[in-house]
Amino acid sequence: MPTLRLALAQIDIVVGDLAGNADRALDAVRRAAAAGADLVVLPELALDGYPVEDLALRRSFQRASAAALEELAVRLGDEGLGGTAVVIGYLDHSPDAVPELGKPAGWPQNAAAFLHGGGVVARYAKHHLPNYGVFDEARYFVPGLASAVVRFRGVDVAIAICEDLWQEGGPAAVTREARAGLLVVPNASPYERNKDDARLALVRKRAAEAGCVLAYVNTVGGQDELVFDGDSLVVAPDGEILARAAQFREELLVLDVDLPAATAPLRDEDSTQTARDGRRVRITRTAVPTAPRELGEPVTGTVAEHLPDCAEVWGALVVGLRGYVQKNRFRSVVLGLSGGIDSAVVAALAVDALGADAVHGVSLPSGYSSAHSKDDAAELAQRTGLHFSTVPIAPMVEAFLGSVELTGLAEENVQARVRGTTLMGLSNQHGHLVLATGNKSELAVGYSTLYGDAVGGYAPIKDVPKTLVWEIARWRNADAESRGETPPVPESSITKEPSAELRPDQRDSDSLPDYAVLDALLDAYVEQDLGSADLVAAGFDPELVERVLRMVDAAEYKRRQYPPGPKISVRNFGRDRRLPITSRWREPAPGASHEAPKEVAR
Ligand SMILES: Nc1ncnc2c1ncn2[C@@H]1O[C@H](COP(=O)(O)OP(=O)(O)OC[C@H]2O[C@@H]([n+]3cccc(C(=O)O)c3)[C@H](O)[C@@H]2O)[C@@H](O)[C@H]1O
Ligand SMILES: Nc1ncnc2c1ncn2[C@@H]1O[C@H](COP(=O)(O)OP(=O)(O)OP(=O)(O)O)[C@@H](O)[C@H]1O
Ligand SMILES: NC(=O)CC[C@H](N)C(=O)O
Repeated sequence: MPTLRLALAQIDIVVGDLAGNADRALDAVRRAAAAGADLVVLPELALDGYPVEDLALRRSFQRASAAALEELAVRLGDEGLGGTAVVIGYLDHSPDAVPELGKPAGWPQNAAAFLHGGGVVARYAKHHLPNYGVFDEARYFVPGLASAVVRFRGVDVAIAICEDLWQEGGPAAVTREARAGLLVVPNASPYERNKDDARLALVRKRAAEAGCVLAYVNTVGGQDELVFDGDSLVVAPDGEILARAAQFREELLVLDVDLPAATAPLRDEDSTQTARDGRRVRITRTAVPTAPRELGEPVTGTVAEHLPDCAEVWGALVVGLRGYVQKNRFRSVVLGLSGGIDSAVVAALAVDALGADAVHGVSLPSGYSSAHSKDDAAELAQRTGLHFSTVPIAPMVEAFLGSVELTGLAEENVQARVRGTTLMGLSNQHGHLVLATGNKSELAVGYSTLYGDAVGGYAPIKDVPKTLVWEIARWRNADAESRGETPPVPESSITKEPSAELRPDQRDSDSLPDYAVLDALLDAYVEQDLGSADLVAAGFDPELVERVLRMVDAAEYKRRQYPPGPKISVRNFGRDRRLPITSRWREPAPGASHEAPKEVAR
């Protein structure tokens, strides 16, 4: 039985940075080769970044991507790394027109290349293009029709790409038919809570379906709203985990695997599996000449321990925030510290992501700010070591109200807007990125002031419901304590009753139901998409259902103007949940007919 030394390069990539990503890939191959690896597998679109969105449709980008792949192959050869095989995701184009999809020849494809000996040995274009949730791949790519099998060191290696695995009877079934001994799968699979468990089950199922070892390589890092969690895997056909990389950090996972020797005749053939147009999938076989090598001491794969839920969420938020700040070349962030839980958690995340020296917290007390709001903000600063300053806003608010007559809510909102203007001023002056502190519950019901506390460039907890904000704050503090460190979040920020402090004695509970009830209802409406009748049937109070759904529907315009932030849920506001802003549709009251209301009261 031949043994291959595999290296799974779980790397962070930057969208559009073709030269930088090629350097990152090269660096991973150098390290893998130094560890004696035969075959290095990199993530999906590792050369281009994921998702490239409309960049995929630009001719200039397509040409640059194709050139970058060829250049990478040559550089590998020139560096004496041509003997190490490399599978890497890149943007290709279809040689043929696809009339049934109305696409001309040359349309982009999401592909992977097998590099060896200083050149491209084989190419594979993704068969199944995800087009749901955060994915729009049918807009950008045409699917492939062929399966590439490369005979390398006596083993037939097949390739599939990410969504291909999520299909029963897809490329995994072709792999079995091709009698391949190894299936390598580059991925860009974004994080969602509990998705890693689903992925493990899926990879096991496909390894069984393919009848061979499956090497699943995911990318890691933040890209706008998406967070990639890594968690790359090598699984045997009987479901045994042979190796597993860490979550939320780069890793080069190296291991030796004994694989069946290739026996199939070396000629192209048609699979019995059919592709999108009913044509058979063509299995193309290529053999790669290799020189004998000594593997030396065997390398056993490590299996990283899996993070518990809160640690996972915290890790995703940190990686998302760090990725956004660093990849957009900010060196520091600024945020308003109210002494409340939301700003405290965002500050603690920022300190974990960037270091205390890069985080600037500002207390912006108004005439209504309580003493504890100022004290708790100062205590947070002292616990985390972030830069802290105070800018009283009362004189600015007074000057504003002296010039424009505003009363009631209009007057209250001026405080939030003066704070927003102050933070944007500090951003302009010092180059900090402003962090918005709104959580998912507030975003859902529109509980924030437009151009006020909703200002900012990035919103780290916009996909975290308020009840989970408290939970992760408690987890982070307990985690610090268990390591003998200072817990970052002041206890009173966790335990105090939430208040916007825009008028005397204001409480969130004046306008919103208890957050435990609200979050349960929002989860059912937003994430599970239940209608009002189903919500009432599930036990929610009919009046509450009507009120909350009205708030959620009416706040779409606010959400569209809210900064991006990391997705952690199955359905985030933004890419996952896209609704019209201008819309007369309202969920019918339970028992009512399904007609849209004649007048829409705001
Ligand atoms: N469809 C639409 N498309 C575009 N714009 C639309 C719009 N409908 C209203 N608007 C605009 O939006 C304005 C209303 O929105 P906005 O100015 O934000 O004001 P509004 O939503 O009326 O008030 C802000 C709410 O957020 C609460 N708040 C504020 C600050 C912090 C917190 C907290 O605890 O985190 C809570 C506050 O207590 C209040 O209930 C309208 O005056 C109009 O200009
Ligand atoms: N006194 C203040 N000083 C500085 N920033 C403030 C102050 N009050 C509000 N902010 C900013 O506005 C955001 C919205 O705060 P607000 O107190 O209105 O409600 P919240 O959503 O409960 O947030 P938090 O839990 O952080 O208090 C805060 O997170 C903070 O960034
Ligand atoms: N890039 C992809 O094809 C991702 C789709 C896949 N279902 C995932 O999230 O893992």
